[in-house]
Amino acid sequence: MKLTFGSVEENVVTREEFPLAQAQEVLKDEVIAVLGYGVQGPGQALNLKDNGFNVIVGQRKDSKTWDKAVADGWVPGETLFELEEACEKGTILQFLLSDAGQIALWPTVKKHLSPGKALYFSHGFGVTYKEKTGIIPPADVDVILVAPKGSGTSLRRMFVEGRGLNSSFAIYQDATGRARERVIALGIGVGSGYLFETDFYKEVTSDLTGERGTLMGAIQGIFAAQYEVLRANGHSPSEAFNETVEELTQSLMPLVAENGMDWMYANCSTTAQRGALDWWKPFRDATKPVFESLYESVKTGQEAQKSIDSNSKSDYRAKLEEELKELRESEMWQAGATVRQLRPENNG
Ligand SMILES: NC(=O)C1=CN([C@@H]2O[C@H](COP(=O)(O)OP(=O)(O)OC[C@H]3O[C@@H](n4cnc5c(N)ncnc54)[C@H](O)[C@@H]3O)[C@@H](O)[C@H]2O)C=CC1
Ligand SMILES: CC(=O)[C@](C)(O)C(=O)O
Ligand SMILES: [Mg+2]
Ligand SMILES: [Mg+2]
Repeated sequence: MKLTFGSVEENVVTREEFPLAQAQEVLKDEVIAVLGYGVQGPGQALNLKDNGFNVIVGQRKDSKTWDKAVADGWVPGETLFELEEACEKGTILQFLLSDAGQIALWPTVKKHLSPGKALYFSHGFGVTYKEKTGIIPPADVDVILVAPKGSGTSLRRMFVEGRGLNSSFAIYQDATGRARERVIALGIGVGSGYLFETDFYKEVTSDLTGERGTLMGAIQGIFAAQYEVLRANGHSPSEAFNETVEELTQSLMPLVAENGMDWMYANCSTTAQRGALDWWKPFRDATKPVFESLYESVKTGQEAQKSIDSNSKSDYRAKLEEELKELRESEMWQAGATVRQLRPENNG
């Protein structure tokens, strides 16, 4: 259906318009092979299975994630296979390796993309940056995308709670004339709430910007800046952490999520409102040039290149873990660990 966002009309598919029974009907003859069992793999595969679809998992044997798949109930030789075997068996190949990992597996996937199969992504990365990835799908398969707008962990949690996480969907190539019904059925199947239509390029450029920006990179940056200023002015770690992170995540962001920023403001003191209304624009103006250079770096493919280069190294996981450890061990997040212990659910 058409929904108006601000003053712009967009195409959104709802579970009411396209119920699960219809999705099951559309995909009744398909074998959905979920390739990769990292973060999105488990969420999507388990939701599909619980929604009654015919789904198998492909994963490297002798890996921790193979063991995780077994622990999650996938049965080797029945519903869990080596990657190549899953590629062969699947009629829909859900390419859920890491974006860099997809480059290495592409020749194998391509080999098994016989006419009429569908190649499914959860990110526009591989085909948008095809000069870098070499992922150029054959012309006689459907190429589709469902990108849940959140972690695979949330996708699964929200499904189990009977909710649903919103996803973007897109069609890059419709070879069979069935790409649209296939992609929507899959979107419903993996546990999406609403499905927002986009294209591969828009999905990848907005997603790379968002995660580097306000969703992850910018938010950590702005937390760190404020925390450092408070500490430099003699505030204790707990005071600095509470005024930077804890109050935001525990009290104020839930209000923003519920009813918007103005409503959160309206539920704070008029003192806070006065100051926050004055200060949001200087913060916007100070950070906008950074967002502009970020978007430029995404648009030129620099961000994609960096991520391919670093995540293709054999020790990329250990390197990432090392940097995450640095974050975890920073005073701000150490203070956070102590503050979190004080929450009723964590303190015995
Ligand atoms: N993590 C998330 O929640 C989200 C991920 N996505 C997209 O979904 C896709 C999958 O992402 P994640 O689940 O984060 O992936 P991930 O980084 O967790 O990796 C998934 C799997 O790829 C396997 N793998 C990596 N390199 C490999 C190689 N060279 N050969 C064989 N297997 C290899 C790993 O063993 C792992 O099981 C990506 O396109 C990502 O951008 C989209 C939305 C959110
Ligand atoms: C969770 C999500 O949608 C991200 C942040 O874009 C990602 O994990 O790539
Ligand atoms: Mg995303
Ligand atoms: Mg992303």
